[in-house]
Amino acid sequence: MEAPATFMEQPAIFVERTLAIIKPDAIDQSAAILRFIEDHGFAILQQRRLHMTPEQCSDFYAEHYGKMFFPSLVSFMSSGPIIAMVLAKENSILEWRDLLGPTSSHRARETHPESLRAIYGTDDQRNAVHGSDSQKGAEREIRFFFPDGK
Ligand SMILES: Nc1ncnc2c1ncn2[C@@H]1O[C@H](COP(=O)(O)OP(=O)(O)OP(=O)(O)O)[C@@H](O)[C@H]1O
Repeated sequence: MEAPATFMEQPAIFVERTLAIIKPDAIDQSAAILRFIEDHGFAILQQRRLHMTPEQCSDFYAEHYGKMFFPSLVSFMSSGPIIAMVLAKENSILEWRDLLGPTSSHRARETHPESLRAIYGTDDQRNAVHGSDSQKGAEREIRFFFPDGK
């Protein structure tokens, strides 16, 4: 008879945090998006509704500074309230990015019709939702919106 698995042989489960945003174009759909998040097994650890200034949007999207779409991205993201959330789940960064779909909402409707951007997005920019793209990015973005851990 095989010896029972020891603690060391159990697969490790790492609950990972990611930063999600419901963008201004989808704020009226936030109840449905929050339900979608919970239905997919994410815990919402922190949540904040805010209206970002253009300066805050420029900081948040600093990596895109200089790109053609940067001014209109800043203007869009500061055009109305957003909801920023810290989500937690095993493998949450990749899984949440998967549920968002491709950046372009048009492309999302072609290739990932069940994704959030396919359902709630409009075009290449007004794409309803955001998700961190790496662990480092998630740490930075969580600190950006929840500097005191609150
Ligand atoms: N070609 C484009 N034209 C207009 N807006 C764009 C374009 N590419 C990206 N954007 C806008 O800039 C945001 C950031 O772009 P990025 O390339 O980081 O895409 P993403 O990682 O899919 O999106 P996000 O960072 O918002 O989760 C996009 O979500 C979109 O709102």
